[in-house]
Amino acid sequence: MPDPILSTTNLTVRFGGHVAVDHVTCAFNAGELTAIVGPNGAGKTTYFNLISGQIPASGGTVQLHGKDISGLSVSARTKAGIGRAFQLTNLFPDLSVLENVRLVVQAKAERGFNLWSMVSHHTDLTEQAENILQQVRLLDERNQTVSELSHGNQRKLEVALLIALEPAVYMFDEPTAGMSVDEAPIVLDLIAQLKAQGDRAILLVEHKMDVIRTLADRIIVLHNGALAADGAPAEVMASDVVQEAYMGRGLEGILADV
Ligand SMILES: Nc1ncnc2c1ncn2[C@@H]1O[C@H](COP(=O)(O)OP(=O)(O)OP(=O)(O)O)[C@@H](O)[C@H]1O
Repeated sequence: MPDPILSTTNLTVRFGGHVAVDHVTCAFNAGELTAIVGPNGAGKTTYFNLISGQIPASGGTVQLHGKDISGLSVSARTKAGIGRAFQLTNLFPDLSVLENVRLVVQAKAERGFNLWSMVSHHTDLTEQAENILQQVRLLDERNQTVSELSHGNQRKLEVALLIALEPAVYMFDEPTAGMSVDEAPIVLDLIAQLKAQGDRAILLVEHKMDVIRTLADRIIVLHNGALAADGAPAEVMASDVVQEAYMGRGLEGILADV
């Protein structure tokens, strides 16, 4: 087995007396999509927050390509290769869709990090940004401001920005939430394509069973913040741990509740 791209070792966070993520040790490999599931409050989002650096850990470490990144800020982790779907509050709501993507393409191309020096003359950057918008079917909306976009299109823009960043680790938190039945397949296809590239690790917090079935190579189950199961989807769904932990209802039962 090659070295994992991302791993966490005994990663833990306590909020007062409550252990929200409890000594989670797990490794994520290139070309593998891991679905992270568990009931409400199991610690899935908090685990993501610990990996991306939004909150500091109480204990344990996060390693990217074998290097401990636990001490890095969110932006330093992003530069190092942790790509979490952008929160819309991090975008520039008054800039156009194209400008938002182009800023990430520009930063990635390391042609300067001065976000305010608009780069309309850099046509190659514009073309790259337009190609990405084409992939997520947002080219027609390229001149709209972010604040004018529908909810579904804002989610697609989040994915576009993540693709522009070309991270080593893609982290998606319910990427199709709030999308129409027409929009969701576009995003799911894109995630499948990212997986097929084979050189990135993809983590997906997801409640929808059909999405998990379509995309996941592996499922990890968090229960009360701890890793309750980890394996191939069929194996995890059938596992005693999952069956017992959820009183015989199995994974389908957990997901039906959320
Ligand atoms: N900043 C915080 N301060 C205190 N408690 C928190 C904080 N963030 C999360 N928690 C608690 O940690 C636990 C895990 O929450 P988390 O949001 O990670 O669960 P989740 O599995 O993502 O749930 P859901 O499926 O509902 O999104 C919950 O009990 C939550 O109330």
